[in-house]
Amino acid sequence: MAVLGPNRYGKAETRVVRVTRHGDAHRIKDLTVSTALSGDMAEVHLSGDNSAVLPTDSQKNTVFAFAKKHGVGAIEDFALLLARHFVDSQPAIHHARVAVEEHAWERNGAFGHSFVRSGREVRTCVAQHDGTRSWVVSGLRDLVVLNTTNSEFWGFAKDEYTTLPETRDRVLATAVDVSWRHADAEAPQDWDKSYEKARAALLAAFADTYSLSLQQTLYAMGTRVLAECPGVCEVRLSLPNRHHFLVDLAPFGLPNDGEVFFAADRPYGLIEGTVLREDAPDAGPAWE
Ligand SMILES: O=c1[nH]c(=O)c2[nH]c(=O)[nH]c2[nH]1
Repeated sequence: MAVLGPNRYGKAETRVVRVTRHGDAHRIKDLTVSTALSGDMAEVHLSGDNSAVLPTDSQKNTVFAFAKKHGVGAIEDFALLLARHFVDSQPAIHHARVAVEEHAWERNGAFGHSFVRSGREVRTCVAQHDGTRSWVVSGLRDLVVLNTTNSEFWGFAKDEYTTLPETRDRVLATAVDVSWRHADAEAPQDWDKSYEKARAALLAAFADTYSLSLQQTLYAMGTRVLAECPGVCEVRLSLPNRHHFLVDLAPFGLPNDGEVFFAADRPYGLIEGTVLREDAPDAGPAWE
């Protein structure tokens, strides 16, 4: 006998660009929005009765309509608005998960209407609502950082397959992928300010930690976010070790005193970890 297990459905990766026109000074918000709804969905799976199913096409349309009607401020506010709307307006929907990614643009010169896609990281959030409670996880990915010194890696375990030389000075580089959980997602808050604080904390910790391993740097980064952002209770980091290997220039009669590196793209070490407050409230579905 088979039974239906957990399920959800929605529209993935709706690309929406919202232009706000204040005279000649325009603003743009460029988002990728993914919705996932769950609730009384047994019948559609078991008998094909679609009466409880709000089409994914309607979900996509709602994203566009809400961008027009409500504008787009902080992505967390937009995601919460959508999540609450789906649960509050559809009797069969008991849980909504809305994930938003924000692609940054900067002004192109002094023109109010011209923009250049920024090299900045992608800002992310996932908001969830179940009719009573809400959960918000914010984050970013592809924040690429590099230290040219103050990084060592030695004293590691060795076996018959270990060839890695110990180093007292190396390049440390990574593309930060991080999410942080807000302890209280119900209270209205300045998500933009909290984002900038968390980002600044991550960058500061990466720069000023004298690193004996990327693991140690990861912990320092997570700890710094908790110290700087009182509303954040848990930080999850995924840090690819973007290895920079010193090139042997001896065959060409050239010294290489930490000046020329081969930036390898794969394979790469992947260091992942969570840093959380001792008294962090239960995460519920926040990470799902
Ligand atoms: O910071 C590091 N952590 C590791 O676990 C590791 N492993 C490795 O080969 N190089 C590194 N560097």
